[in-house]
Amino acid sequence: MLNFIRKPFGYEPILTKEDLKKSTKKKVEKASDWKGVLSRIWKLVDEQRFLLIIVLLLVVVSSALSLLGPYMIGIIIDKYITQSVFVGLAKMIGLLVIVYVFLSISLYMQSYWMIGIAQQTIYRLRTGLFEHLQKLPVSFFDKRQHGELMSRMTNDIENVSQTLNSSFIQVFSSVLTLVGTTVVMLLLSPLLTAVTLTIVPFMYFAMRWITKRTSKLFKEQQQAVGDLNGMIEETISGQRIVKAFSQESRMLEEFTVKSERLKRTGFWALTYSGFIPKVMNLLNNTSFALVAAVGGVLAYKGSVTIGEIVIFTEYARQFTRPLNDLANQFNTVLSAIAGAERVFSIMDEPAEVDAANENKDYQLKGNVTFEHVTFRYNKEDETPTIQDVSFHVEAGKIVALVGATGAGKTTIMQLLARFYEVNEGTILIDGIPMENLPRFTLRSQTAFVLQDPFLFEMTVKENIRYGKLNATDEQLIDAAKQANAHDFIMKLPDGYDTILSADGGEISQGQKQLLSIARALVADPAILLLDEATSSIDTVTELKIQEALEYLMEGRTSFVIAHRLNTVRKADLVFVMEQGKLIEAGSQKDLLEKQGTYYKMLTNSKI
Ligand SMILES: Nc1ncnc2c1ncn2[C@@H]1O[C@H](COP(=O)(O)OP(=O)(O)OP(=O)(O)O)[C@@H](O)[C@H]1O
Repeated sequence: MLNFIRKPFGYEPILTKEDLKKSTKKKVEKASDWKGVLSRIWKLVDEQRFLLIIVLLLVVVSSALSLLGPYMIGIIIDKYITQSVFVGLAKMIGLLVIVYVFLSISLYMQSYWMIGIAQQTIYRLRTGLFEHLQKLPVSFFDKRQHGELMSRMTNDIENVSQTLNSSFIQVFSSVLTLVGTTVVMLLLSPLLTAVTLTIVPFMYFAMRWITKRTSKLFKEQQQAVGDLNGMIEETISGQRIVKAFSQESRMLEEFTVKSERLKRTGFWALTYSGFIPKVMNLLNNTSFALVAAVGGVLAYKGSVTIGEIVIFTEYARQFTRPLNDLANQFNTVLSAIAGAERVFSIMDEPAEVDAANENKDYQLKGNVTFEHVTFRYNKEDETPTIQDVSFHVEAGKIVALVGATGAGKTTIMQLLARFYEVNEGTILIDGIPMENLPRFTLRSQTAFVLQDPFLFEMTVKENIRYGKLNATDEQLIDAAKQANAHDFIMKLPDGYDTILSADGGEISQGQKQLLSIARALVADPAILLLDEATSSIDTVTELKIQEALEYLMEGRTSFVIAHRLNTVRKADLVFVMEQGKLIEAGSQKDLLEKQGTYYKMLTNSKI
């Protein structure tokens, strides 16, 4: 029997003494500048500050009314029931009903307005964060994990929202109720107050005993959920690999172990946390009994009235609730403030700003010049990724970038789109230094066609339109035709209106490329940045892609990271990159005659 209690359903208790020792050192996540965070939230509350002050006044009113109720009951007992004054009794009961009706209205209104204020504030915070994220430079995203940013956007904001929705009022009203109840109790009877307060230390130790265990267990449970979710996600997205390597049964075994862990942690976490209301109830009833017993003796001696005992028992009941609420809300509020601080820290990251606005409507011709450009991804890097690169490309020319992996080809393209700022030297477009061109002007006339194009979870049509939002349907279809994408699009279940999944899983790699070529065609860029696909695509699609690309490159300055000899042959210029340096540049013919690195790459079949 004892064993069953210790290990119900065979579940070993999962907390050892060592675990518990560790958990006592648990730190609550705290903001480093909570005053600053609160003042920024206050600013976000904006024009609803007046309403917030009304809500706070309503909290004061409802706390006062909830103190008044039991007090009136005491008076009803002492002055009217025990002395049989029926008219007065009826009046007092009527008054009591009015007090409770007002209390309900006040509670309802404060929560209604507070939810409105909270939602509006969170809306501003969420939109502000998203707007700022759009303005941050690519280097910001390089340094951070996407999961971490997603968590700022969702979990942290949700925490702040929860706190504003309910915890804020609860904490304020709990403090008021605690102070109010203690003061009124002390005025009525210091001795009975002392009796009521005897349960506080017991409550404190009981809560500590339970929360020490539950916080550790809930953390374990969260980890187990995360672990399990991670595995589910991995097995679903890597489902083909799982099947191809016949790993189904091993995956199932692994899953069962993780699922078992979740079952055990879930059991103990809920069991311990389920103790809280029961223990509270027990202590409450004990205090109730103590007040009744001591109060009874005092009443017998005539030093308190029956009404006062009733007031005390009611207050004793009211006393534990805010204490309990405060204990529960404390960590939630602290972690929400810490979450808000993390959100604000992202909003404080410097955004991309355009110094110049004079060339806003400038139409790019496509002449590109690099003058002694040096660039490091990180300032502290000893060797620059791009070292003293200089070249000039006339508008409309095709440049093939070749070189070993990591030589800096993609970096050149990223600098051309001004995803990063050069450290030394200048990049000029049509003779205009890049920093004198607004980013929008440059990027809206530059298009990227990547190896693994990114598609959005929208229709085929909207995915193509991404290149130019005001393009008409005819323009989209024309572009798709020129990109050799029209035929396969028409075979999709809803043609141009077929909704693609975020990773474009329902269409092939080659088809994705065709769509991204169509997208670039719609944008009609002056400069084209192209990363030729290395993955093998069937010959028919490959030919279609080649044809579409040739059409796309016509009349545009094109930089192509070339993986095929055919592409290099068609280029006007070949740039050979090695460890961040441009070591050879010229026409394919010139470079072959020179018999340098390019010639060696070709003879060693490196292209
Ligand atoms: N975001 C980044 N942050 C820091 N270093 C980077 C970043 N992107 C690339 N690098 C580094 O810069 C160097 C050049 O990379 P780049 O992608 O330009 O090479 P590449 O010639 O295009 O190579 P590949 O042919 O493999 O794509 C590499 O050493 C790479 O590790």
